[in-house]
Amino acid sequence: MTAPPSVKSPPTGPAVPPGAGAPGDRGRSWQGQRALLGHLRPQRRRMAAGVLLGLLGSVMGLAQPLAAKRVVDDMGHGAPAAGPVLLLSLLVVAGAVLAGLGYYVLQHSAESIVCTARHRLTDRLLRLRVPVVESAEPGDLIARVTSDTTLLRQTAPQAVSAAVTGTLVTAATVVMMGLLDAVLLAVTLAVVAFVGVVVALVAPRIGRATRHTQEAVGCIGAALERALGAFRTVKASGAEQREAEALRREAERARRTGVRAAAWEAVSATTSAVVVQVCFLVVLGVGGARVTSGATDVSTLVAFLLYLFALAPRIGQLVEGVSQVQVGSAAADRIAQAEQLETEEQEQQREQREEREPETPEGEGGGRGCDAGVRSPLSVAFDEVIFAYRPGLPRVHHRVSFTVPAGGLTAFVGPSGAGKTTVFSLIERFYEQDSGRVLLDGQDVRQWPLARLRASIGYVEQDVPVLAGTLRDNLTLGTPDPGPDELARVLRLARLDLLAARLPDGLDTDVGHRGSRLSGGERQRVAIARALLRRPGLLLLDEATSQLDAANEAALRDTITDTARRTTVLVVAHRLSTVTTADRIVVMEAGRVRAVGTHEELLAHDTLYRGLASTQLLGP
Ligand SMILES: Nc1ncnc2c1ncn2[C@@H]1O[C@H](COP(=O)(O)OP(=O)(O)OP(=O)(O)O)[C@@H](O)[C@H]1O
Repeated sequence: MTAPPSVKSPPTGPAVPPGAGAPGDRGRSWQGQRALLGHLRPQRRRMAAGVLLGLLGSVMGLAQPLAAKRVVDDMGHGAPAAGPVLLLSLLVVAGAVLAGLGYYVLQHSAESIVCTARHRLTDRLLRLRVPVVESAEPGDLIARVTSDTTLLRQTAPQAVSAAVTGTLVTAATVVMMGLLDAVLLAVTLAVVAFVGVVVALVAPRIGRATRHTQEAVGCIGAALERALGAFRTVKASGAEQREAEALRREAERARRTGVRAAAWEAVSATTSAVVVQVCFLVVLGVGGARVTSGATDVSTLVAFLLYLFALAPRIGQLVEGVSQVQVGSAAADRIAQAEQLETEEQEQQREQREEREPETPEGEGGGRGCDAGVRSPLSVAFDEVIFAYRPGLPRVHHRVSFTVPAGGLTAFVGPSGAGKTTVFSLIERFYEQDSGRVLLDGQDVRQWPLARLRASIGYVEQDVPVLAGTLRDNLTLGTPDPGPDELARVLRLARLDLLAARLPDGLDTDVGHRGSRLSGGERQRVAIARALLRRPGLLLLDEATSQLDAANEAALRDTITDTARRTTVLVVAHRLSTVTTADRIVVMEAGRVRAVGTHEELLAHDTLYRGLASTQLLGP
C-alpha cells in the first residue's frame, strides 16, 4: 500500500468545501438560519415553556412600575402604602423566581439541542465514504462536532428567548408607555428607530466574522491533527517549531476574525446603550416641559421613565439576540455542510436509483447493524477493472483481470505503486471502479449489501491500525461479544496467547495511543486476530513492509498458512516466506496483471518476478 504522506501540506482553508456552486455569504446566512431552526424544532415545547416562564417573570417586572406609581400616589395623598409596598415586593420575588426557572428550562433544552446535533453528526461522520473523508481534514470535522455544536448551545435558546421575550415585552412596554403619554412615546420611538437601522447593517457582518472564526478554529483542529497524527515523525524531523508556527498562524487567524466579530457586536451593543441614554435624556427634557405646562403629571412621568428603564435592557436583549442568531446560524451552517457529505448508504441508494434496481431489503443485511457475514471461503475475481482514485488523476488499474478460487493463499507481488493495495480497496468497496466488475463469490460487489460484504471480509491494513484502549477492545472491535473459547482460539491462531499471558493485566492491558506500547509485529498480529474473530470468508492481509524479527516472522507465516486452510486469504506480500507458501502468486506491474503462477513457475518464466524475489522481497 502506498500510505498517504505522514506529513501533509499545511491546511490553508475550510476543510469541508461548501461545494460547487455554493451560495455566497448572504445565501449561507439564510441557509444557516434555516439549519438553526432545524436544530431548535425538536425542543420547541420545552423552549416554549422556558420562554413562557421568562415572559411571566417579565410580566411581573412590567407590573412593577404601576405598583411603584401606586406607592407614589398613595404617599402623595397621605394614604397608607403598606399594601402597595407588599404587592411590589411580591412582584419582585415572583418575577425573579420565574425568570430563574425559565433560564434553567432553556439551558436544559440547549443541552439537548447540542447532544442531538453531536449525536447526529458523529453518527454520520463514521458512515461517510472513504474518498469523502480523505478529501476533508479530520481536525476540521472534529471542530465541527466539538466547537460549532458548543456555539449552538451558547446561542440557540438564548437567541430564541431574547427574540420572543424581547419582542413581546418591548411591544407590551410600548403599549403601556403609549397609554401613559403618546407624545413621549413618539419621542422614544423616533430615537430607538436609529438602533434598528444600526443593527440591520451590523448583524450580517457579525455572522460573516463568526463563520470565518469557526473556519479558522477548524483549521487549528486540522493542523493539530496533522502534527499529533505524525508525532514521532514531527519530532524525529525536528519540525516542532515549524508545526507550532503553522498552528500559531491559524490561532492568529481565529483571533483576528474573533476580534472582528467582537468589534461589530460592540458597535451594536454600544449603539443601543448610547441611544437608550440619549432617549432617557430627551424624554426627561420633553417630559419635564410637559409637566411644567400641565400637559402631564409627575407620577405619569415617573412611571414613563420607569418603563423606559425597563425597556432599555429589552432593547439590549433584542440587539444581542440578533447577534446570537448570526453566531448560531454560522455554526449551524458549518454543521449542515458536514451533514451533507455523502455516506456509503446514500451512495448505494443513489446508485440503485440510477440503475433502477430494487433497494436491498433490510432483512438481507442492508441494515446498518447487520454483521452476519459469510463463513465459508469465498472466491474473488476481477474482470477488466479500470480505476482512477479521482477524476483527473492517472488510472491506477488498467483492465485488471484475475480469478482466485475459494480457499487457499494467494499472494500479490509487484513494484511499489503497482496497484496491489487498490485491489483490496475495491473488494472492500472503499472506492468504486470506473468500469469492469469485481466479483465476490461470483456476485458483483455492488450487488452485495454493504454491511454483509464487509462482515464477510477480514481486512488487515498495511500500517496496522491499533486503536487506543485495551487489547480486548482492539480484538473485539468488529465482534463485540466473542465467547472465551473463540477468543482463546483466535489468540492461539495469531500467536498472541503468550503475549496476553505476559502482559500485566492480560487482555485488559492498555495498548496506548495507536498501540504504541506494542511492537510492530504484535500490532500486526492483533489486527489479524481482530479480523479472524469475525470468521471471515475472505481475509485481505496487506503485509507490513517493515522487517520483523525471526520469531515474529515465523509466527506470522504460521498464522497465515493456518488461516488459509479455513478461508480464502489474499496477501499483498512483502516477504519471501509468504510467497513461497502461497498457492498462487499474482504479479502486478503498473496497474496491470503481468503473470499468475506458483513461486517455481514464476521463477522459471517471469523476469520481473525473478528480480523481485531476489531483491525486493524481504528475506529469508
Ligand atoms: N487514496 C489515494 N488517493 C489517490 N491516489 C492513491 C491513493 N492511494 C494510492 N494511490 C495511488 O495509486 C497507486 C497505486 O497504489 P497502491 O497503494 O495500490 O500500490 P501498491 O502496489 O500497493 O504499492 P506498495 O507496494 O508501495 O504498497 C499509487 O500510484 C498511489 O500513489
